[in-house]
Amino acid sequence: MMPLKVEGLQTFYGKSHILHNVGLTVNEGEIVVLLGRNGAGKTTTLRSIMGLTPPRDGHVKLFGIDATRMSPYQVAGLGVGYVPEGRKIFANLTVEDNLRVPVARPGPWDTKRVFQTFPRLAERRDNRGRQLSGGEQEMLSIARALLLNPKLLLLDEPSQGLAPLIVKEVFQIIQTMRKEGISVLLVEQNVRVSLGIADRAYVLDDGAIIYNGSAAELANDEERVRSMAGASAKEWAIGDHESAMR
Ligand SMILES: Nc1ncnc2c1ncn2[C@@H]1O[C@H](COP(=O)(O)OP(=O)(O)OP(=O)(O)O)[C@@H](O)[C@H]1O
Repeated sequence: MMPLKVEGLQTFYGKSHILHNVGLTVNEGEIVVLLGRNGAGKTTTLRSIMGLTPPRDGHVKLFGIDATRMSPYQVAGLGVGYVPEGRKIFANLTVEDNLRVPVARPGPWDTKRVFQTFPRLAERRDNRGRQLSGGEQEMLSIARALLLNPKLLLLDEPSQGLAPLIVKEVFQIIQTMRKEGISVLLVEQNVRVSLGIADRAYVLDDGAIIYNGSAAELANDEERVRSMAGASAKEWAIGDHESAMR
């Protein structure tokens, strides 16, 4: 069953029409990256899928089930993990207590496994959220989503504000998750690194999909990436972190 199929999304914030006929799919075992400059509508797409900002029109199908009108809680219950932008961990709770928050679903991911996968978090289990580095916060946010034992994971800009070496570490974890059969929809502005791990890519511009194809093809077409990024090509951080991935 296809983890995610989105068709004809029209999403609004009040009167502002943000998403225009957005469609995308994630097949089983795939990492799909959704690229686009600031304000293109990437976060809104994830929010529409999660039921946080339901679309006015269009359909969201998760594992063959129509989830368009489901609440975020129901969507999570279908096996969809969501790691929001800015991580949203609890600053005053310890690492261990942050990991007590989710409704755990049965599966291979439990606290023990999480601490094995993220040894930094194990070392800092008694530290409060606000005492963690950006990278540790991102790992905590991913760890929390993994405790749900998701079959599909939506990640919103996991590399944001992280040093290149930490980005590398986080992206390696994403690749490990894929090997375990978790499908991933990854929102990123870090073009080079995300295309390096993705199977397929979509590019959003002004709320509409302007590229849909192979990630490798896009990675080899820097001119195309620049033309889609327009004047803000710098925001796409082409070449950034390249050395980190070697
Ligand atoms: N709560 C809101 N109310 C009104 N407009 C909003 C709201 N949230 C976002 N927007 C607008 O919707 C558009 C898309 O925003 P969105 O956050 O989805 O973009 P994005 O591609 O994720 O960008 P970024 O990389 O900056 O997070 C932007 O023009 C933004 O200003």
